[in-house]
Amino acid sequence: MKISVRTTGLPLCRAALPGRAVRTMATAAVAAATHVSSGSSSPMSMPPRLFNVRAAQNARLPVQPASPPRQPTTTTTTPQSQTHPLMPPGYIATTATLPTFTIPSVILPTPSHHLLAKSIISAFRRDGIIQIAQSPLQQRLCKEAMAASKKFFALPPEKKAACVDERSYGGYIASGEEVTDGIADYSEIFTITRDFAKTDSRVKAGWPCHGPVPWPENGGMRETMMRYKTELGEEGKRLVRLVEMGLGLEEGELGRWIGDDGKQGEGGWHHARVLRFPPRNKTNGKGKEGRGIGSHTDYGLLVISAQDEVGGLFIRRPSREERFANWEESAAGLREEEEGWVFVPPVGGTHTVILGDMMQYLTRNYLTATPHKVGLNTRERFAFAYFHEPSFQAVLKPLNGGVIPTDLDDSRKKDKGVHYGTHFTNMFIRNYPERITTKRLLAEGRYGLLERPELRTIGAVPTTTTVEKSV
Ligand SMILES: O=C(O)CCC(=O)C(=O)O
Ligand SMILES: [Fe+2]
Repeated sequence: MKISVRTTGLPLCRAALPGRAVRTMATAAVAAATHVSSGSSSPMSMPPRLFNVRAAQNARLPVQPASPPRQPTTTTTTPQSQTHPLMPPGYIATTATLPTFTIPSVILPTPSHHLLAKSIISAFRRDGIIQIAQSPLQQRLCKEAMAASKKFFALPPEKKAACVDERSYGGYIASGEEVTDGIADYSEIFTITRDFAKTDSRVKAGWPCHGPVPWPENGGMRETMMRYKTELGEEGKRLVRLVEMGLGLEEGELGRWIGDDGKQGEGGWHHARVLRFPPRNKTNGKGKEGRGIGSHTDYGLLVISAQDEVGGLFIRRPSREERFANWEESAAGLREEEEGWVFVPPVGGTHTVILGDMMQYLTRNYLTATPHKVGLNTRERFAFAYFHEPSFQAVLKPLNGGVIPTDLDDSRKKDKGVHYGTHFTNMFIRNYPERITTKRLLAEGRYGLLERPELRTIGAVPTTTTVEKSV
């Protein structure tokens, strides 16, 4: 195993990631979601109001357990540099120079893998982002996904607009449709959610966000995207295991919230999205000119991303002074216009990985969700983001042990946990207030189903009664 430090890279997919995070307006703090009885028109069939206080604001390298890995040695930002040739015009930021980790294909409890795991945790705590080498397989899948993405976005608007589902948030999001902190983002997106057939009992029962991905007809987009997404799912599992090791936790302590151990449920609510950003000044005329995606955090555990060679991603490093908790109060728009942003230049042959809200919650702020935003550049830009998430049904509780901070005021006992499915639903309602999926969800009073025990138990399925009620 090697931990290499690379500053140049192959001219391939570069990474940047989406995750949409927290975009705007009307919803709600998960914590505020209360009780619901049967899921129809109870008071809880609507999401709680969001007071957006902060608004304005396989050809891997072989595992070699015997040889100790080198610690990454680089500094990660170059504060003297205020610009980078690929930084979108009009932004002031330092530039990240990230070490590149090589992730072994199998994670073993060896000293060298422990050392790697600890180095990764240190890098997350220092930089909020890590860069990992793509395996040759991943390079190929990434290239194919980027090509499929370009082909899709080149379709006539009406063909893209037809890729919408009323139950899931999968499919097409037109430029200007996504809203972060009340302002339209100009990214054009195709979201690949979990893909449930209309006949699935969860879809028939009206479970929020459960439905098919409305793929475009023909063209092979589905197969190409699913190959890449599946491979990133494997990378996500390895990273989860390394995070467990780096935090000093037992195997499965973090992974059990995902439910992909074969014992519980069908795995995490992993999803992905491909994004196209128009060149600046060629936006669709809505909202604030020149905005790519506003400042936000993503929702789950890890986000693995690839970006093309254009450049546009900025992140903020972890900071005690900037503590936020997106699942309680919106972090959308956080420090959007302030100093302290770090430009993440594209590096060919790599993915980047940032952390999401649930990783922060589970680790009691030992690791924090990484605020990020995207600026529009002089050329159009393409990116791909894969979100490695807890189970939709997980009611998460902070982890104990290892390096997780102990809770001095004992508030842990009072912490009722965070239901990931509610957090996800809130975020999508907030980001897509006008989407048919949001309108139907609210109009049909299905938000309240999120309180039902079967939606809060990993692996549970609808009862006959709920299916009959909702069909
Ligand atoms: O385009 C990128 O690099 C990041 C996109 C992003 O943050 C998101 O989709 O949530
Ligand atoms: Fe994001």
